[in-house]
Amino acid sequence: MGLFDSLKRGLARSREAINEVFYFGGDVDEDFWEELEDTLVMADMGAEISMQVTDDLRDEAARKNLTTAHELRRALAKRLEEVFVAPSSDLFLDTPACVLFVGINGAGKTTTVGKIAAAAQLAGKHPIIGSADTFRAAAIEQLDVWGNRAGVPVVKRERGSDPASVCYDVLDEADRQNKDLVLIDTAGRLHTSDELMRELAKVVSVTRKRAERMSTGSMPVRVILVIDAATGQNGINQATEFHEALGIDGIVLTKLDGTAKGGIALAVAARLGLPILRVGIGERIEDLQVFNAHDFAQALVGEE
Ligand SMILES: Nc1nc2c(ncn2[C@@H]2O[C@H](COP(=O)(O)OP(=O)(O)OP(=O)(O)O)[C@@H](O)[C@H]2O)c(=O)[nH]1
Repeated sequence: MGLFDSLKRGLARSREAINEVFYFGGDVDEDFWEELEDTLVMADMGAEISMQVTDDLRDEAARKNLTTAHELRRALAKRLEEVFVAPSSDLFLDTPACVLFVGINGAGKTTTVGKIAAAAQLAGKHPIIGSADTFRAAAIEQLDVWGNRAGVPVVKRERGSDPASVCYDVLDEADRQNKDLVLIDTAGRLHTSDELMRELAKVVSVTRKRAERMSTGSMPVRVILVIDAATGQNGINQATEFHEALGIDGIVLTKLDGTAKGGIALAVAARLGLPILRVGIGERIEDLQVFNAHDFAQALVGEE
């Protein structure tokens, strides 16, 4: 199944709700605009962006005399597409790079690291994985299995080790083995836990210091936030707190194949101006796709 079909399946619930708004008879009246705004809120876009998009569309409809469902639907898809920020480059292929994956428990970090390592290997990069989730033994095992399968080395320490030292070690190893893409899994933590967020800030800063002095020169470090699309509006709080504590470079949105309404992608992009780099559409190693704002907006708004 291609990305567009997967997205369409994942976003079916929100699309059906949006579709209903467009089955209006007669004129585009006040009820139509109210219903549209409510439906966008229900799709997890949040009040702010839902209101802004509805107002903009309303202005555009008046200006350009858009009256049919077809015209309005097209304008809505275009407006939603505009909410997304394009990344300056593909942060997982623009090497050399060291990428740290952060997020709350169970968001899909370990799975995403495995998927990205496999894809990078196939794309001719030279990835290496650092398992700095020293809290969860299953995460270390899972990365080992996926690393083995993809032929990507995994640097790990026993459960309970200092995560910052694993980051240091994986960069040493990357230096020795001439690896150009260092992918680091970190332990899940709640954005509301000050102590765990401080620990993560230390992990990031140790990584940055070591990455500055690779034998081939300085290696850029990027911090990627992994968000479960089903977290709904809480995803905005997560993204805001992680961004403030660490400075996030981009988002991976997982589990878009599940029961997610999808609007959280727009809400986070609009609030923080961060690019969405990949979407997770399943549990298998190949179930990760490059995010495409146009396809996403089309899949959300649907066809007639
Ligand atoms: N359906 C679906 N499941 C996913 C996706 N990504 C991850 N998962 C599943 O989500 C669960 C949690 O994923 P992990 O990768 O272990 O999450 P984590 O963020 O590393 O978890 P912690 O280390 O506890 O913080 C696993 O059962 C994954 O298979 C996705 O895109 N779609």
